[in-house]
Amino acid sequence: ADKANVVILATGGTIAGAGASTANSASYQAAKVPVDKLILSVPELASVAQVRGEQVFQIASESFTNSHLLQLGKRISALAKQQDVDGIVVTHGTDTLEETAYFLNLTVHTDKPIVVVGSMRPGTAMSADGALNLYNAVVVAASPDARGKGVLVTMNDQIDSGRDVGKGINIKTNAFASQWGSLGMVVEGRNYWFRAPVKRHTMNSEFDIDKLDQLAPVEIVYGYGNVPASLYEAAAAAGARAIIHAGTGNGSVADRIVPTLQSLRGKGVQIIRSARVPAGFVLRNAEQPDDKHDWVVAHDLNPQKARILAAVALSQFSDSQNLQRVFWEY
Ligand SMILES: NC(=O)C[C@H](N)C(=O)O
Repeated sequence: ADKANVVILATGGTIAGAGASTANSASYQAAKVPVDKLILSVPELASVAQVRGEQVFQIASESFTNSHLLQLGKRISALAKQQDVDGIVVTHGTDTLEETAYFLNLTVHTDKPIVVVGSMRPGTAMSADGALNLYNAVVVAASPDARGKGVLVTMNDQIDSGRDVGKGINIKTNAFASQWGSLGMVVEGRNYWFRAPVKRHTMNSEFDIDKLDQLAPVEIVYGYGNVPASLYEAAAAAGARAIIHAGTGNGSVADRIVPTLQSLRGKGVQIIRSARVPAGFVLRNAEQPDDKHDWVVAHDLNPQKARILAAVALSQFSDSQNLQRVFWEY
């Protein structure tokens, strides 16, 4: 049978990084190796798919902005509409990979596999992880059985949902995990699936990258003992339409901060309670009377993913009821 056509969109990151010596696993420059060289460095890709590359950006992922998300999403959407494209791989830095993967999951209308992948070590290091991660990404992107599962991430032999996955540790190569479990594994060129996502994504999303030209300004304020109200006020003064409260515990809010958040809500700013705790989920009307305050809870989304959803949603509507609905549905 003919091989699947897979396009690799390169954006930079450590997977395109280079260090001074093979012993440099953690000190190196990200975003150095161009996509064609990246593809040539894994000759096994040619036996999996007909692969071609495009250099979209060459940046470390901590430097991603909303306009990078929009540009990348629109390019993926255009490619996904082409008859001669069966799957798309995005090479990406790992620092904000979970944000981009969730953004694409929310906004690109296709059932073709979109796989976002990175590495923890540069290709120049001993035991570099990028080559196998990229190989696995191409395997998944070329697979008909990966269709309709939303945006996927292939790190460390796992296949994770772009919605659920997060970077939980730096330095180590097992950096990515989903609190509800991986969807499957990819081993020696084969996928093994164990579960499927139940949240709305891609084909079933009400958000559409082709109609999205701007993301609403949404900022995050980190909760901690002694946090001052001025940080929330500064976010609002800078134009935030929503503030993600990265709260302690179950998204709790210090007594002295509550009046500030109430007053910001009165001025139209959406208040979204998420948690700085890496697992679990924030319950509505627990810790704070969200109904009374007209606040929203971020469900199980971490603060950075909550920012992505709010920024997409508030570009389309502005009421808190709809905002809370999408936090349950996506
Ligand atoms: N491992 C990595 O890719 C980290 C790098 N800072 C990046 O996100 O681009």
